[in-house]
Amino acid sequence: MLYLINNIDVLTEGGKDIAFANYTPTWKLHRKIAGKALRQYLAGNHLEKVLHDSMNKCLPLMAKEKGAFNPENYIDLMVFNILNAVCFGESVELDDPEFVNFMKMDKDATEMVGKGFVEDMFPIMYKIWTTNKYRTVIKMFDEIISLVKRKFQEHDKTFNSDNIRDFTDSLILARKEAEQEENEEMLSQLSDTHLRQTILDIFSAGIDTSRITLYFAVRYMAGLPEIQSKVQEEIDRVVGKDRLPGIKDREKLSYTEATLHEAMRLGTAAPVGVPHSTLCDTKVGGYDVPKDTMVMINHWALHHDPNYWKDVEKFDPTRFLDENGKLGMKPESWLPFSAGRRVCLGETVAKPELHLIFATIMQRFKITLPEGTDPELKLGGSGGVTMPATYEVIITDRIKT
Ligand code: HEM
Repeated sequence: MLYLINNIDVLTEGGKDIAFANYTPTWKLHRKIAGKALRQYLAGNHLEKVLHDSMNKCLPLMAKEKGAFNPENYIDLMVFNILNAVCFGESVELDDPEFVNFMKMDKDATEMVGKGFVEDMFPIMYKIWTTNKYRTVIKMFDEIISLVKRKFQEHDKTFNSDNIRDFTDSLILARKEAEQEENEEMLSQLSDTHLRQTILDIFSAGIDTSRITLYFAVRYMAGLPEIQSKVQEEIDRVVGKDRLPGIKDREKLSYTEATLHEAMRLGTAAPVGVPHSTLCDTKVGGYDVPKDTMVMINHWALHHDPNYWKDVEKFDPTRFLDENGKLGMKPESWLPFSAGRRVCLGETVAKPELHLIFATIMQRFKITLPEGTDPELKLGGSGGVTMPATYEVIITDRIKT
């Protein structure tokens, strides 16, 4: 259904991705293969290595900032390099044109798509005249698809089953296995287009949500010095200052994790998730919803419902902790990754990734707001995403190198 919206149809090359695809046997196959490829790739300490490489590149650059600055670029680079390494085994510099260009297109497209197109309300326009805005987005989508296509082809040419370098190789391996089994039906659903769409899903879904979550977390910490100090006390006690936090530290960093959970609650990066469509006539909350209706989960409302959260607007990490200060049961109304069959496929990557990036930033820098800035976070963003309004911070290096 969704890929009938024209711009999504272009981005997904006719609904061949996972996130926007209909619930069909093909979607099930892609989700299964992508999940397996991610698990294969994450086995061992791959993710920690990729994270540490990215942070080691970015933190010294950030440490050079004197005075007030917008941390977006650095956060973008941290997240981009992690997903770039997971998907393509590559890492770039802050001024790399591929990084700069991708982030610009990604942000512009997210904003434009979020605000919607006149063409979607008057579909006849697609046939007779399209707006400049629509043509700009389509051009960006073409460029993003070409980038992934090029990387996929390079991987396919140099593939070696004894050396699986990244997620892209894992997907190519899945196709080779189907070839060996002579499973024609499966192979028809594993075309180059399908595989590059799966890669694009992981790459772009991972970058956008993670970067926005971190914009929120850093901004909240800058405005909440007491909570920031508690996070730093915990990190200093558990990890110290001589090494970067690792995956194994996570279970001992309960307050840090709870702080991130609270940032994800108040600053829900994907406020209405991904639109879906009902497969049959159904009833939700007493309302009749006919088959083929577009439905969305309002994650923002779940996270801001005063019936479920005490002092709903207060930033309070302790709501996620038990009486021993350990991470307690996940509250029912906390659903940033959604739930059910379409639950975020990247949750197992995102949780340790966000935790380690956040813990590493907190370990390294004391973050404050420039004098005169209102500590209260103001919202920005539009349409499909929420984010803090553009802000500046001042950092003090807690670890002199
Ligand atoms: C802060 C981090 C993240 C948040 C808050 C988040 C949230 C979400 C949400 C709300 C959905 C829609 C679920 C639904 O349709 O009901 C989703 C889907 C998805 N996410 Fe994430 N995500 C995050 C990170 C990631 C990462 C790092 C990856 C990739 C490694 C990823 C890959 C995907 C994919 C492929 C889907 C589509 C799943 C499907 O339709 O079957 N996400 N995510």
